Formats: sequence, C-alpha cells, structure tokens
Amino acid sequence: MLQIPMSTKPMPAKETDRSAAPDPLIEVDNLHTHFFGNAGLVRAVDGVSFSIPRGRTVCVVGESGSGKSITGRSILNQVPRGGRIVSGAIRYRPDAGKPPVDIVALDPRGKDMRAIRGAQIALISQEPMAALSPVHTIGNQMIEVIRLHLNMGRREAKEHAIETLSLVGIPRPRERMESYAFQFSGGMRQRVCIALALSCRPKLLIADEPTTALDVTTQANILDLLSTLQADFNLSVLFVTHDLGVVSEIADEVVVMYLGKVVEAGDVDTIFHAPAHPYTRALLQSVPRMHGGGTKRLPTIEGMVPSPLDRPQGCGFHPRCAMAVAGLCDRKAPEPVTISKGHVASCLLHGENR
Ligand SMILES: Nc1ncnc2c1ncn2[C@@H]1O[C@H](COP(=O)(O)OP(=O)(O)OP(=O)(O)O)[C@@H](O)[C@H]1O
Repeated sequence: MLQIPMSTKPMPAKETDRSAAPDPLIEVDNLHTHFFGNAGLVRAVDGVSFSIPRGRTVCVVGESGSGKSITGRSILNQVPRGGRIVSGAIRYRPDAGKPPVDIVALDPRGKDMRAIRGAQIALISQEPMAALSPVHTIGNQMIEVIRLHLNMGRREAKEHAIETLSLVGIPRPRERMESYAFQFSGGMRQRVCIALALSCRPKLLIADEPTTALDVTTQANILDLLSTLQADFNLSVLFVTHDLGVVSEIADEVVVMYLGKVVEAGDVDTIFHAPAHPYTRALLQSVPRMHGGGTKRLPTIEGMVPSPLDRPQGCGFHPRCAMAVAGLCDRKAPEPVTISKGHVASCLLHGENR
C-alpha cells in the first residue's frame, strides 16, 4: 500500500508567477545512475530528464524505491557506495546566459565539485542528526563551512553564521552558536540544518524528505520557512517527498517517478487537475481527502512496486495499471510524449506511443 500521509490540504494552494525563466539553473538530461551489487544491476535512475528553473520548487514524487533520492544525490555528484552515474548530463548554469558546467563530467572528489557541493548546491535530509557533528558546536560547524567556501576570516564568518541562524528563526542565535546538535528539539535541529545548508547562500537546495520525521505543526513551520527563504534568496529547491499534500503546498513543478523513470512531469496545477499518466492518477486517488469522502474506502494502487532486479517488460507500471492494454503495454516501452506545453507523460495510451 502507498505510504502517503494524511495532509490537511490535498489540493494545490500555491500561487505562482508562471512567466517561466527560459534559462534553467539545472537541466538533468537522460541521466542513468546504476548500482552494481552482488545480486545484480539496479538501474536506480534510468534515463531521467527534467529541469529546475531558477527560484522555483520542483517536487519529485513516487513510491519508495522509485529513484527520487538517487536523482538528488546524482545532482550532488555524491552517489552512495556501489553506485555511479553511468551516462547522461547534469547541466548546471550558475550564471544565467553563460555556458553550463556538466556536473557528470566533474570528478566527484575533485576541487571543482567540492567548490559546488555544499556551497552552491546544498542538501538537507530527513535526519538532521546525520548532517550535524555530535562533537562540534553548531557555531564551529557553520564557521568551518563558511570559511572553506566564502574566503572569510574567522570573525566575519562568525557574524555570517549568526545572521544565518537568525534568518532561519533560531532564537538567541549568538548564544546558540555554542550549543551542540543534541541540545536542539527536532524542529529547531532541522532549522539548524537549513542554516548550515544555506550558510554559503547556495543556488539550489536539495531537500530530501526534510519534514517526514517532524510532527504536523513543525512540518508546516519548516515548509513556511523554506518558502520564505526561497523568495528572499531566489533559491531553487528540489524537494523529494512521498507526501502529495506537501507537494500541493510548495511545488511549482512536479516530477513523478516510477522504477527509476520519469512517468509524468508538469506544473503543479496540471499534475493535480489534469494528470495524464495512470500512475499519477492512482497516486492522487490514494490521497485521503478531508471533505466529501464519506465512508468510502480509500482507493490504493493494487500490487507492489516490482523489484528493480526483475523489471517488467514494456511499461514498468503495466502489471499494476488499470488501463493496461494486453499485447501493447507488456511489450513496448513508452517514450515521453508532450501532452501540452511543459507537460510530459510516458504512457502508451498517449500521442505517438499509441
Ligand atoms: N546504496 C545503495 N546500494 C544499492 N542500491 C541502492 C542504494 N541506494 C538506493 N538503491 C536502490 O536504488 C533504487 C532507488 O532508490 P532511491 O533511494 O532513490 O528511492 P526513493 O524513491 O528515494 O525511495 P525512498 O522514498 O524509499 O527513499 C532502489 O531500488 C534502491 O534499492
């Protein structure tokens, strides 16, 4: 069964200026990231393409194992042990109008990638304790990162760290510089992680389920904070989540993944109100509604996500798809089809796939 937590607002709420910037910050182009384990090859990311506009939030959604996190790690050029990017491009354009840097072409441990990771592209994840050192004060951790990337002296870096803690809503930030991670509550600790991630004023924040471990009120506060910071710093955010309620509140664009592939992508209103892929429709139907649902049982998607080691032939979703056509969907792999401007779906029932 899908793990999509109850949200108080399952429908889109975000007002967005859609005069889209033509020059995206990041273009992921036909990316393949694989793991080479004893059990076999796992195509965690299997030909993924999408872009992240400047100052916008792109939410990546899908069931567990669909490749959301590994897509984020690939953009950081920090694939976990046993895996690597095998092909594709990740074009990063820090300066609009200038030629991009291909992150895939950079040595993951080299100087150029280290100058980007953490400073220009930063990560916050579900577990703040994993990102924070238990033996160094918050202040020292922030000062170290700031000095490493921003060429500041210790005193200037300290003031910059205090200012950043204040920006994320840490009370008495000068005093709290002396605290250790365990001395903060869960929500405050996630704020500290956001401060650490934003301390070098990155252009892209990769947020991997950052609110999943938090209670509903703290989650809402953190989402509000991210929206404010995004507007203040023209930050782009890649937000990885299971929770379509969260997506409805924060996304500009949505990328729906299944078995390592993008099955549908488009702006948030289109994905919520005119989804084209049966998987997206099934995900949306499985979200509990606060109003109008009566006592009817909630629909869920039949079946389990197949093992990545034993992928179905044809469309990966066909064994669970209510609309699958025998002899077609179990044989032919769908290509992405443009449904309307900015709206793409990979389904054999659409466009040239038919
Ligand atoms: N360190 C690893 N070693 C081997 N395989 C991995 C590793 N990390 C991820 N994978 C595999 O890559 C695929 C994609 O994993 P990923 O973590 O990106 O999924 P996800 O959509 O983020 O899921 P979740 O929501 O559960 O985090 C899965 O099949 C997973 O088993």
